[in-house]
Amino acid sequence: MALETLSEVRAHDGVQGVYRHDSTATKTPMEFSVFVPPHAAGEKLPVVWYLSGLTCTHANVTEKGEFREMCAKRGLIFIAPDTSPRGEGVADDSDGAYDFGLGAGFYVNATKTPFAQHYQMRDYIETELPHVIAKNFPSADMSRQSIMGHSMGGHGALTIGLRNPERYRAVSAFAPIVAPTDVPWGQKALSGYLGEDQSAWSEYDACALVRGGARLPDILIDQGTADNFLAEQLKPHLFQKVCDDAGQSLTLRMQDGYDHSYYFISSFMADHLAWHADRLKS
Ligand SMILES: N[C@@H](CCC(=O)N[C@@H](CS)C(=O)NCC(=O)O)C(=O)O
Repeated sequence: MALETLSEVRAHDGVQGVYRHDSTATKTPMEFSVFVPPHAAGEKLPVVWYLSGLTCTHANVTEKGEFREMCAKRGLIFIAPDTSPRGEGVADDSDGAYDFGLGAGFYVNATKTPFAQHYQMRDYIETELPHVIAKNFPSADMSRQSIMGHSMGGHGALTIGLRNPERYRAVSAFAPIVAPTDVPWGQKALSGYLGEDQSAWSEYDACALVRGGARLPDILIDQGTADNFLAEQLKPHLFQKVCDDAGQSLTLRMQDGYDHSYYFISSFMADHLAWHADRLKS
């Protein structure tokens, strides 16, 4: 589980790094980025996980997410993993489409051949990478974690958070997929990775998890009204209805005129990080 440092640069008086390791979950090399803000020697800092969307690597949010100023101000470590296994021998969408296979792991443990061999992103994010962080970043306080994500990564943050409410003190999302069972992106991914039996899908569906009794103290979602994917793929009103029916606290903010891009994410990133920081205080 040795960690290779690909780059480390100074930013906002902290260190923005990119690292690679051989993953036992995905059986591939995996890259991720970590921002460690300035801190006193020996100080322990809370950890915010950011899960990215379709087509992304760690690099999209690292370069365009505008998270470092607030992380430095509030003392947050920010971790951005990749969205799928990669490399020779890793199965991809048969047509090379962007919404399945490489760059589109959907944070599930695939059970279908040939994807099951490497697409074990749930285990990677939930179990393996937290151990890698704990071992290699001595300032990380793994008793104070939170999780956020965008689009497919919003789906990842919501489902991982709902399945592990004791681990993550805050869960938020930008333009998340909330009902993968009911939208084309989700149907393609879940049938491709898990098979047609929809009973296997519900642990990867935020609406189904809340309907099934999973709860978090509260959830924050921002969604742009000019997002091209809003009507067909995202449908946050479905999650609002499920949360209302279940008594799950949800703050869903429709942001006028914002699209699906990192211009939208970066506009509300500081807000989300402040909301997380309030919940990560020791
Ligand atoms: N326009 C994209 C659709 C996928 C997309 O919008 N991906 C979002 C996440 S769901 C993203 O963050 N893309 C990378 C970026 O904007 O840097 C494509 O066709 O490749």
